[in-house]
Amino acid sequence: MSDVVPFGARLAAAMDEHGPLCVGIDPHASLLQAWGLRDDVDGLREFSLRVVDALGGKVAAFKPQAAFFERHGSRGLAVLEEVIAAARAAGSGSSGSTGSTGTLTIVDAKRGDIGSTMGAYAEAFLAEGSPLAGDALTVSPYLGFGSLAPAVELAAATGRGLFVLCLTSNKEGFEVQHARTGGPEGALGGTVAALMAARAAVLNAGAEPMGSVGLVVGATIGDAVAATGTDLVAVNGPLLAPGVGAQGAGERELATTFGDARRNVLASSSRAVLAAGPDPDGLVSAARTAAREAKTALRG
Ligand SMILES: O=c1ccn([C@@H]2O[C@H](COP(=O)(O)O)[C@@H](O)[C@H]2O)c(=O)[nH]1
Repeated sequence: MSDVVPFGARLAAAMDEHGPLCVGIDPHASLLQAWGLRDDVDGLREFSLRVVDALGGKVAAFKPQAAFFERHGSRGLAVLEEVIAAARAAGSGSSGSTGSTGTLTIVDAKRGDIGSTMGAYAEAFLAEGSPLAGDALTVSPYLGFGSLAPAVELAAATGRGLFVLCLTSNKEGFEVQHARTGGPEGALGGTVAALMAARAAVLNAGAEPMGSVGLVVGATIGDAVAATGTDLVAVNGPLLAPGVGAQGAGERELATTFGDARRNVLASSSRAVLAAGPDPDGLVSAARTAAREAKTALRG
């Protein structure tokens, strides 16, 4: 697939065009209710497609949260497939393709398992032609970074991307992510987060404008990058930064958390943008404000 434009390059172009903001599609029951919809599959579909209709072609990426689709069973998963297809077709898009056009989709499913099972997850979320395959997938490296190999290989082959959990936005993450490693790096005293970043850096080495193996680094984590000795600049890949809006992070946190890696950061906000719906103009206005603030903080 030599004509495939890698995810990292497509995301960099989308961030330059629309600003470094990803809008999360998290159809919480409370949001469905606030939008006057029922908490069922029809409400889920209506909600999610309205978000794509309103914001497709206007933001750098969508991040549908798989859990909110899975909670509606197999029909909910069918809606997730529909949302991914709608995003691919939405707006004019700037991002070239794997064949994909429209607005980039990061499927937030946080998959991770032993390698043989990881291969099946990779087929589901990263294979060309799979209805659940967006442009990128969030993955968990906590069965060992090497267990992600099937996903790393298939993502590279299909021009898709990965976001590996590194320093998550929740306060409980530190007990794992700040811990010292037990392998050879442990002898050097490295933290788990720093090791995950170093592994991603190897995979992204030499890529321009950036590689396709990104990290999840929450915008809420304060000084954790320095505290864990995590080298985000060396990663040379996209940094997905959830925590903006509902979890309390804003311009100040975005500006101070990522140091010299700021330019590779894709800020992510779900509830704070979605709460401005169902009026499409409200959604557009909220997303534009969030994108402007993210751009000022990260690129100003
Ligand atoms: O470290 C992480 C990783 C993922 N998330 C996900 O992002 C959104 C955040 O939603 P908000 O409404 O903007 O708080 C959600 O889907 C999380 O599962 C995260 O928050 N932190």
